Amino acid sequence: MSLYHEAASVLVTARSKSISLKSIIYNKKDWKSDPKTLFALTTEAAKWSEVLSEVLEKSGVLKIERQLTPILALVLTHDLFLSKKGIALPASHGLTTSISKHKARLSAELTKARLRRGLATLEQLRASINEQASNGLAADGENGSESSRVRYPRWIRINTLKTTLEEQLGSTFAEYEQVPTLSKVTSSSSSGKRLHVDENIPNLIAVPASIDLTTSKAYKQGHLILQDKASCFPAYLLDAQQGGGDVFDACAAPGNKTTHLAAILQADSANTEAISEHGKSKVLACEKDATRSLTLQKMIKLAGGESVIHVKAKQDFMKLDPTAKEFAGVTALLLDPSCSGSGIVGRDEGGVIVHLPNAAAAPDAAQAKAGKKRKRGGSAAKPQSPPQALAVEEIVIEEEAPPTTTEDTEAKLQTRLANLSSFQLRLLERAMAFPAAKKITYSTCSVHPEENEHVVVKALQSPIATERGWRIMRRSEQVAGMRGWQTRGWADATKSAVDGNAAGRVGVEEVAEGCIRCEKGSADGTMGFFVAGLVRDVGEVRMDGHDANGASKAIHGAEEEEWGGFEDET
Ligand SMILES: C[S@@+](CC[C@H](N)C(=O)[O-])C[C@H]1O[C@@H](n2cnc3c(N)ncnc32)[C@H](O)[C@@H]1O
Repeated sequence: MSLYHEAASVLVTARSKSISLKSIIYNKKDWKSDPKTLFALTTEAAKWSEVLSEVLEKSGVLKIERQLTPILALVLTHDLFLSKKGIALPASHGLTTSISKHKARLSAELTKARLRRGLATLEQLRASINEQASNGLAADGENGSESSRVRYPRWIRINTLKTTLEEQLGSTFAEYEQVPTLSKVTSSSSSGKRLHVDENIPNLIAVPASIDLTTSKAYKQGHLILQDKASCFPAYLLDAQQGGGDVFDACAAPGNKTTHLAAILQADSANTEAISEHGKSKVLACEKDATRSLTLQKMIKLAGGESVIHVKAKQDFMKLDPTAKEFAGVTALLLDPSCSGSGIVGRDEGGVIVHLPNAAAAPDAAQAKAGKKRKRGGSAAKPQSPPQALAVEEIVIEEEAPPTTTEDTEAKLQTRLANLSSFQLRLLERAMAFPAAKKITYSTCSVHPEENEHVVVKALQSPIATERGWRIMRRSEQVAGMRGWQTRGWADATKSAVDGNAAGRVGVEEVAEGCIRCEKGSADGTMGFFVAGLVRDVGEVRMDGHDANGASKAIHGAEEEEWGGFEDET
């Protein structure tokens, strides 16, 4: 295997499993390439990946050289232009020629990419990229600064579908010192084997971020799930009870929250024999994207959730009819839709950010004419993320191309947020239409109020909410760990979203207090996150989809509200 194939495989792993380049390269002994060279190439290629993806897309080279994967093209283009010695293969080698024969075209695009950034020389571009890397994530995927290194632990949810906390404390973590506070984990030396059992979420522990558990037997057997603490909030807040009806996970892949829901239901079934009129509770997991549906199925299998979770693969939630008989027993929904991902730390698990060119992207001229928004890491890039990874974190919409002016940035962000929030609101309104539903959690890993408090307020003011009697789940009604969580929704953002005409129906204070936020970069050690619970008080639910109070208006099938979506959805 050549240096370039090995570099490509390292970057694929770093991208999909959130493991640092250092760990991937130095934990494996049988590389054909010199590990130092491999490390240098992957680190530099990751740093340059945003610019080089732009160059590759606009040049259209991937459309011509179909045998080249986006990631191979990335590392080869890196060396063609940015390594002193050029591509480290003979000039006649197939890989070399596949890129070098497009040198003129690629070089022109590299110049344009530099000029778009207002930089006069390649050296200035290099300096700017190095500066960006040192301000944020160090390019090797290790946290960039001492302050960020001490702040984020590695969160591990013990998968109680297969094991117990006690079992893991006595086996995988037998040599770990249990410490009473999170700060004792985050400030420990990188090799310190310490763990903290979380006080908010049951069966969640934190260990130092430098500890890589992906090679452990427990991880490989699906006993441990790498999941940020904040990402555990929705399933826990939903507080589904065994026998209390089915739970619907509307946007499920990769499945972290789905398996968490299943674990909660299974734990509850150990405490109660309750079976509802619809039988034993199950989790229905819906995912629109085909590749991500496969990831979901693999994750569920590895986590041991197959008997509790029924997957609706390649299924658009918006195309389901909530009044269908099969959903008559759905009493709770977890809605965690695609979002801007602005809360993702992207470095808390040691991973490196690697942008990938979209092989299907139109070359520059055609693209400018079409005026289409470019999407990084798009469909052509997806197969690069191996679906077998259990530790896949939420995959988020990646950044758009760096715009030329500040006003441009702001305008684009606002358009993107407006599109996202209208998509999120439609999904939430659809969730509220399930006839027997009594509880919904709505969550995003975004820090923007447009995707959070605004969506919740608009949903609460919608006709379906009024008709069905949906309201915010008050803080006092929440499970203990969430009630006790101090960081709540933003009151200003809640207030600004309230429509004057409907002001009486939405209590600003109550809604803001009911919403839960996690602040990225705080001592809580979580990513930026938002979750709110919506509830309604209903009596018995009849199988015809009407509740005993008569709340009724039929929800029309998919066609009525079918929506074409927009490119940015993950
Ligand atoms: C933020 S991710 C969900 C993460 C997941 N809840 C977890 O914790 O592992 C959003 C997912 O929703 C899927 N999605 C987006 N729109 C959808 C729709 N209309 N119907 C079903 N799934 C959708 C995306 O493909 C993506 O996999």
